[in-house]
Parts: sequence; structure tokens; C-alpha cells
Amino acid sequence: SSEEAISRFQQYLQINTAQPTPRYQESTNFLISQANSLSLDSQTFEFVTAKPLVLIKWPGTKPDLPSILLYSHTDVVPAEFEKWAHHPFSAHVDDGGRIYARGSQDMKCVGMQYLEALRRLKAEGFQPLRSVYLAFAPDEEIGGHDGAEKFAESQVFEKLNVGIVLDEGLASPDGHYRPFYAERSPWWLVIKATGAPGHGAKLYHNSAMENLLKSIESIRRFRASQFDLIKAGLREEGDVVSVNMVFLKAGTPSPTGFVMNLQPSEAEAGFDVRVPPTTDPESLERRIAEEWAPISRNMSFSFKQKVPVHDNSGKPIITKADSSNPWWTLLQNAVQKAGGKLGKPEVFPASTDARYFRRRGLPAIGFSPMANTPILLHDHNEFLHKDEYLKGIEIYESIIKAYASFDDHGKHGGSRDEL
Ligand SMILES: CSCC[C@H](NC=O)C(=O)O
Ligand SMILES: [Zn+2]
Ligand SMILES: [Zn+2]
Repeated sequence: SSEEAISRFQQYLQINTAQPTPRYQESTNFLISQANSLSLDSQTFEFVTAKPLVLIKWPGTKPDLPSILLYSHTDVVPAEFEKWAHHPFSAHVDDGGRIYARGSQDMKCVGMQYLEALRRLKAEGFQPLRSVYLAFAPDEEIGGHDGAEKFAESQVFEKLNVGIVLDEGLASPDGHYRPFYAERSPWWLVIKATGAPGHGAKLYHNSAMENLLKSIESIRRFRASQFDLIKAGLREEGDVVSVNMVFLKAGTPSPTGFVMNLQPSEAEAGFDVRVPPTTDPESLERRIAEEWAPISRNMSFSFKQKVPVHDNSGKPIITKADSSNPWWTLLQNAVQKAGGKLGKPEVFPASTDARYFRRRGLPAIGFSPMANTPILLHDHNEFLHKDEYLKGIEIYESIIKAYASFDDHGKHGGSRDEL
């Protein structure tokens, strides 16, 4: 019943899997018990000790066809308990039917919806042709290096012969679900300025602070130009380069704060830059070297992280979102058949684990069926309405049915360079 489905969702939400100390043992036990209750085999892999990935299998009747991977991460970001209306791990349902919890949107909803969809399909007697795998992976919120990255590179993964991956998307405030065919690459940039120190009362050229501020002004102009494209309706969020300053580090510390009459000899700033797959990475690098951190201004730069925009052959890492990709068409039709409306395909503005699968040449679609829902991932009072959650289960039933029944005699899904 729906009540039981909501209660299972609540149980998963109540397990505190917040970084940096996620309770993976508890979430693993819970997921294995779910698999057992569905009479499905499950396996737990620790590519890194104490970082379990739970893999659940629904075998297909034509196991040689490439399989379907329904992917989710089990960890969530931390929550400031006292700033929430309801405790973030209570999964409280308010009078209006909203389920409040950290992870209710990102992305325990999706993981449980996969399981609920399987539960219903099994009850109906549906038989998949293709094998369907559910993967519940650790550590997405801290980069996925000990989870999805190792999984995608493993022999275990290779043997699954995956043809299509579904991963997370974003909630949509309007009535359309949002499909994502690519994502922006994070470039975590640190720029550093040096200059002669000097008396706080002296006006002179080339102090570290002045040099850094010139860069910040230039970066802000660029940021505004990108933001303007969105404001004018010319671009979607995922189609521009975003740059946000995330730290500033400068000054000479003193026991009472900072020395006030000394201009420091070094100053640093950090930026979270996100680069769309269509951006020419070389020209952005040139901008950084020539305008944001020019040697002529005694500046240098480095990256804390720089995820490539292109694959090894120099092509943008994207999944085709048109009729040339049968998985795309199947998704469109399945959503429609279940009474859902699909918005236009977008570039995910942040990062997801889907990049590790796309990087291997596999098609991956980011999709979290939450319409009429404010975007609250990583925010206070993250919630999902129970009716949207239940509707999402029907959507996945329809998608899984279509995907698992798709028989092209192995033409698509195995040919990795094609999609
Ligand atoms: C690049 S690793 C960090 C991944 C993180 N993902 C979700 O928020 C993000 O900041 O996009
Ligand atoms: Zn997520
Ligand atoms: Zn997240």
C-alpha cells in the first residue's frame, strides 16, 4: 500500500548518512533487507574499507543484452538541526503531506522509488528481458572517489555489461520533470598574488592586495556577463560558466585580529568554477592565465580539482538527448505514458556520479521525478510531498518496464562509442 511505501521511505531517511560520518552499516543493512523482501539477490562491495556499495540484481530472461543500471548514492550532506522546522532525520510528515528530511530530494527518494517500482512490477508478474541492477553507492557528496569512481573502473562493473545508467536530477518548481544529459565540470581554482609589503599608510603600485583585487574585479565582470545571459533568458543555468568566490585569505595575523598598518606580501582567493561541456576549455584556461592570474601582476594559479570537460578524443562528455539515442526516446515515451510531462534536456549545473559512467562512454541520464517541488537539495527544510514521491514510483515503473523490455537484439547499449 502507499502507506507502507511512505513508511519504508521514512525508514531510509531516518538513517543518518550525513557526511563526514555516514552510517553506512545501517543503510547497507536496510537495503539488503529491502532486497530480501523482494526476493532479489544483493551483494555488497567495499572498493574502499567501510565504504560499502550495495548492488541488487533482477535478472533478465535475455541476460546477454546490455543491462540497465539504476544508480543512487546513499550519503547526504550535513544539516544544521536547529535551523530546521523538523529534525532532519525524523522524516516528519506535516499536515500538508510534506516529508521533511535531509536526503528527501537528494537522493534517497530516487533510491527507494527504484525499489518500490521493482516491488510493483514483480507483483504484477512483469518479467524483464534485460537484467536490471540497482546500485547504492557511498560518498557522492565528497566526490565519489571511493564509490562510483572505483565502481565504474572495476571488473565487477565491466561484468554487468551495462547499457544505460539512470542517476539523479533536480526537482522542478513547475509541472515538468527535468532530464539531464550532461553536467558541468568543476574547476576549483585558487589564485595567488604576491607583492612587496609596505606601510599601511603608503600608496604604491603592485601590492599583493591590489593585484588580487584587480583579478577579483575581472572575475566579477566575467561572472556578471554569464549571469546576464541567464537573466536575459538566453541560456539555462547549466549552459554558462559559473564562478563563485568561496574563500579569501590574506592579512598578517596578530593576537587581536590582524595587523592594521601593514600591507601583506601575499593574498589568495578561491573560486568554484563550473564549466559546461560546450565551453572551449583552452580559451577559459587562457582567460585564467592572462586576465585572472597574469604573471605580469605577480600572480599564479592552481587547481584543487579540475575535471576534464572533454573525453580522451577531445569530444564533450555528453549523452545524446535525441532520437539517435533509443534510451532517450524510451524515457520520453515512458514518462508520457505514465502521465508525466518531460521538460527539455538540460546540463546539470553541479556534479553527479554520472560523470564516471559517461566518461567510460556509457549513456547516462540524470532524472529525479519531482515536479511541482521547490529545489531544496543541500538547503534547510529539504522536503518532498508524499504524492510527488508516489507519482515518481509510477514514473519509474513505466521507465523500467520500457527499458527492461527493449529488445534491439543487442544493437544499442553495447556499442559504447556510439552513444
Ligand atoms: C566535484 S565533487 C563534489 C560533488 C558535488 N555534488 C553535489 O553537490 C558538487 O559540488 O557538485
Ligand atoms: Zn545527489
Ligand atoms: Zn548533493
